[in-house]
Amino acid sequence: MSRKFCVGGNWKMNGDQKSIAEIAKTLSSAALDPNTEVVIGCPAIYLMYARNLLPCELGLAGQNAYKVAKGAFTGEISPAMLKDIGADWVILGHSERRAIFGESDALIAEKAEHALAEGLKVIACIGETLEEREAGKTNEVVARQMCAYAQKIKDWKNVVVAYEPVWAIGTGKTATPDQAQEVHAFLRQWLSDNISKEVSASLRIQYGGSVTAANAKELAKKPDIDGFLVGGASLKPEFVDIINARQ
Ligand SMILES: O=C[C@H](O)COP(=O)(O)O
Repeated sequence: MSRKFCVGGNWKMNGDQKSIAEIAKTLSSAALDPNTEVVIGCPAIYLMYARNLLPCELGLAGQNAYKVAKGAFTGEISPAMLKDIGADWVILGHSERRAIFGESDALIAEKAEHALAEGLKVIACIGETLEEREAGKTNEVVARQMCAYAQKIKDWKNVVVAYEPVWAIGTGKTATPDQAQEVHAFLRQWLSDNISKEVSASLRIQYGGSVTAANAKELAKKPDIDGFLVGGASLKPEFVDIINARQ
């Protein structure tokens, strides 16, 4: 089954009106591979501004959303609010949310369940720390994280999984294409064993962690790498080359 390449740009807590307008101009004037789906993860406060400037064929993602539609949750935003202002995706379970904000596997899975029920598409992040990798626990950790999602997600058609080894995020230490492929292949097998062969064949698995224009093409050649979740380089013009990595 062919899976459409999907590249997310996660701006994290970066950008202002001026720089967002510049990025939007770059993306609007570039020839982007029509066979690649592109999603921009923008800080919540700039989502509507970015939506008005970005090419309409690009998806727009919140970088987090809470597990209920509304209520007394100061500082939070809901999937319904994201949809209301024109976002169609949300990134959940990013390692920064897990490590800095203490989000558990269970909370992240509840968020994913609610976001999907509200009609958002979800980039569901997973990944091991350096300590876990060095202890030989990579497969165990990503399986545990997938298991938590699987307890709440019953329909995977609006889900993309982003495998992001924490040790590769923002460090310049990309996983080698073989290292990434090994985990992606493990995840594909895990999906086949624990969800279904259909989901295993159709679910897109992105790689994230120091992806740049220089390494994207080699990573994109791997059979189980279906796109990228890009942090730092998504703020730069080289993001266009990453989007076009399969060309
Ligand atoms: O969500 C994106 C990842 O955290 C990767 O970030 P990075 O490309 O800056 O390493």
